[in-house]
Amino acid sequence: MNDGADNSQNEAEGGDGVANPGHGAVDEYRAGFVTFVGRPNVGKSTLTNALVGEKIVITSPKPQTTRRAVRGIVHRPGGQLIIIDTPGMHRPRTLLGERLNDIVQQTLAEVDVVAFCVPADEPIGPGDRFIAAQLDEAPRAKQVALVTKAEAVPKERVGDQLLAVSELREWDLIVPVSALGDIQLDTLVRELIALMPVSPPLYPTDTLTEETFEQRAAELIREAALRDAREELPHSIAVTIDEVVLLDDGVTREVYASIVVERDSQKGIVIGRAAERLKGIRQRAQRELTAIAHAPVSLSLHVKVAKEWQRDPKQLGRLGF
Ligand SMILES: Nc1nc2c(ncn2[C@@H]2O[C@H](COP(=O)(O)OP(=O)(O)OP(=O)(O)O)[C@@H](O)[C@H]2O)c(=O)[nH]1
Repeated sequence: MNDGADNSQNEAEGGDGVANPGHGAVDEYRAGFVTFVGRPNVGKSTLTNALVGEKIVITSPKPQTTRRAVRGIVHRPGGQLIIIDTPGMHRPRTLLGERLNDIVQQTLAEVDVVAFCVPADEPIGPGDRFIAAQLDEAPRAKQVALVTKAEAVPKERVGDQLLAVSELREWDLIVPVSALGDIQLDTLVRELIALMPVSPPLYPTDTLTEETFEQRAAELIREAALRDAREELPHSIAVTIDEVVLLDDGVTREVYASIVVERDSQKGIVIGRAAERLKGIRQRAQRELTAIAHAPVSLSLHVKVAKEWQRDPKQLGRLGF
């Protein structure tokens, strides 16, 4: 990947003489912003990670996992894609829900391409139509439709879904993809870059994300805590990183973090009998943190209650929303 990225830098810096005979040549360096929108759970975060090639965004089978607009960066010799991962769009029920929808609206106004995702394995419903209609809020952006999870159904069903999507509105491009089945991912990157404006690279070619270690760590801990969370608990979990200490060896980090829930009863659930549950969360998260730090990490976890934080503006602010 690095080789390709370095070439891209050179090619971009090579300027007119290298790539552009002067009439919109296809090999001009292009760079810009794309966002994946769609109902919760359609595979937006998984696709982001697959395209970037590293775990940038946490994923989970529970809807509404994504809460932040995260940038993952994909580098190719001919260009750069900056992916803004948005929370799933839905009708807001809490203040958190409203803030999440605000992030989506703001993102739509700023990107070059909006990629609307529908899964191949579920019929298009009112939720999808609601979101497709919202794309009018992004008049500047090119509009692309992706049929995700294409490996999960027979080819004919993918074809039917492509047809159904094409009837929703005008698209600049429609592509079936599968993040887990590695279907058409390279094609998608190529096509998306082709839709971007001609531009020099917007990020250094060795950068995969703008997120800090602390931000990624908090998300990975939340992912670990979500794994066996049931019922209403997933929405009630937030994570704060309280302190990161770099030890004298210059590489090992001690991370002190809190899992925040809304009620005392939830605290008990997260900790589990004889603290077994919390121990499992800590071990899983510590493995993930070690992977992104490329160095040893020792994680300490605390569970705290912040009463009804999803509805309390002050608490939301404190938790970074
Ligand atoms: N079969 C199949 N499942 C997938 C694919 N991509 C994602 N999934 C699964 O779909 C579920 C949701 O994936 P996410 O990537 O978290 O979905 P999302 O759209 O980002 O969800 P929110 O964060 O809730 O908006 C997870 O269980 C994934 O493993 C795919 O290509 N094929």
